[in-house]
Amino acid sequence: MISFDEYRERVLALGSALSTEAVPLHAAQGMVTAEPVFARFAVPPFDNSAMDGFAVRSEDVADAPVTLRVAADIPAGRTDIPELEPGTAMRIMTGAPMPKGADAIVQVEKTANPGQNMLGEAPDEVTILEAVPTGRNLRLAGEDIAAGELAVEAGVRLGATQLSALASIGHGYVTVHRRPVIGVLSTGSELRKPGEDLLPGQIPDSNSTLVRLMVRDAGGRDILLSSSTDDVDRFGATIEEHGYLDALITTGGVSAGAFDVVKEYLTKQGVDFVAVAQQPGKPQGSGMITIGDRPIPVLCLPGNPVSVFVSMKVYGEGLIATLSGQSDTDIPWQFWKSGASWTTPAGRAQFMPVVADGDRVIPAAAGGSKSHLVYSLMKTRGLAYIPAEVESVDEGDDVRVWWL
Ligand SMILES: Nc1nc2c(c(=O)[nH]1)N[C@H]1C(S)=C(S)[C@@H](COP(=O)(O)OP(=O)(O)OC[C@H]3O[C@@H](n4cnc5c(N)ncnc54)[C@H](O)[C@@H]3O)O[C@H]1N2
Ligand code: MOO
Repeated sequence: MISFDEYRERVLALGSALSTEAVPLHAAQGMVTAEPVFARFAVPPFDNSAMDGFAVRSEDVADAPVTLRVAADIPAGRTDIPELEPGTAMRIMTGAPMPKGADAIVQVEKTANPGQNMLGEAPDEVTILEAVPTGRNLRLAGEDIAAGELAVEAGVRLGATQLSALASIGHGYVTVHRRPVIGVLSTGSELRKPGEDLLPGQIPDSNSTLVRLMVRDAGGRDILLSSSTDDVDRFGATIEEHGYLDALITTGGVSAGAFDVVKEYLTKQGVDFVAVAQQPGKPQGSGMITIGDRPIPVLCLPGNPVSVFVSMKVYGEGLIATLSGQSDTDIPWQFWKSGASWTTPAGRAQFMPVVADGDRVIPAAAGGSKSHLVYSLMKTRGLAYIPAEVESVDEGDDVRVWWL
C-alpha cells in the first residue's frame, strides 16, 4: 500500500497550470491569478467622511456648544469641493470627500435639531453640541492600501472578497489561468439517474452530483459524460469523444470486482491502480491518458460515496488547484481536541467526517467513517485525519482537522 502523502504528491504532479486569459471580475470566481495584481487606486481613494454630519475645524468647536454658518453641502459623489473657511461648517454625507481646511466630522446626532439638519437642503447654520478631536470620523486616503502597492500575488484563488477588492483598486478584468474543464463519469450498472424509480438491486447515482458540484466549488467547469454501464467498449468510446477535457474523474469500478470496466480499460491507457493506506478511499487510480494527441490527467475514485467525497477533497481538489495555477495546495490542517473515542483501521490513515461540539471535534454521524453513508455525509463540517500508525482516538487526544 502507498501512503496518503505519497499518493497525494503523485496526483498533484499530474497537473500543470493551464493557459491564461483576462476575465471580467464577476466571471472569475474560483479562478487563480496568473500574475501579480497592483493597486491602480488607493483605498480609500480620497479622505472622506465616516458619518453623515458636518465637516469642521476641530479648533472651531473646542468650546461647544457653538453655532457655525453652513457654507456648503457635500453629498457623496460631489467632485468639486470648496475649501472650508475658518469659523464655518459644511454639511457632509458618509463617503463624501473632506473639504480642504476641515479636520473632523461632527456626526449629525451631536448637533441641535438633528432630524431637521438632514431634511432636504442644508440648514443655514448648525449648532454643534460637543467638541471633536482632530481626525474624528475621518477615513484617510490609502489607509487600507496605497496606489501602486502589490494587492494580490500570482497563484491566488479568487473568491467574492478578493474580486471585490480588485474592483476597489481599479480593475475590471483580472488575468487568470483558464478554468479547467473536468469530465465526470460514474460507472456501475446498478445506477439510475436522480429521481428515477428503482428496481431491487438498483441505486440512485449520487456520485455524479457530488463530483460535479465539488468540481465547481474547486473552480473547475464540470462536464457530465453520459453515465456508462459496465461495458468496456462503450466506456472507452465515451472517453474518446471528449478529447477537449483538461482532466477526467471517474467513480466506481476500481476495487476487485468482476465487472470493473474502469480498471480494465484505463490500465491499458496508462492509469495506475493502487491501494492507498487510507479509509475510506483505499482503491484509487491515477495517471495520464492520451485522447487524440492530448495528454489528460485521470483520477479514478472508488464508488462508495463517502470515499468519493474524501477523495475529491484530498486529491480531486488538489489536481484542479494545480491545473488552475494555485501556488498553495497544502491542506490547512488545524489541531483540535477530540470530544469522543473511536477506533481506526490498522495500518491505514482514517478520514473521519466530523463536526465541532463546542471546542472539541466529534464524528459527524453515528456510523463514523463508513463509506456508504451517503445521506449522513451532509452533516459533515470537517475531515479529521488520523495517521496510519494510530489505532484508536481517545477523548482529549489532539487530532488534525480540515474544516470545510
Ligand atoms: N474484494 C474486495 N472488495 C472490495 C474492496 C477490496 O479491497 N476487495 N475494497 C472495498 C472498498 S474499500 C471500496 S471503497 C469499494 C470500491 O469499489 P469500486 O470502486 O469498485 O466501486 P463499485 O463496486 O462500483 O461501488 C462501490 C459501492 O458504491 C456504490 N456506488 C457506485 N457508484 C455509485 C454512484 N455513482 N452513486 C452512488 N453510489 C455508488 C455501489 O453501489 C457500491 O455499493 O470496494 C470495496 N470492495
Ligand atoms: O476504501 Mo473503502 O473507501 O474503505 O470503502
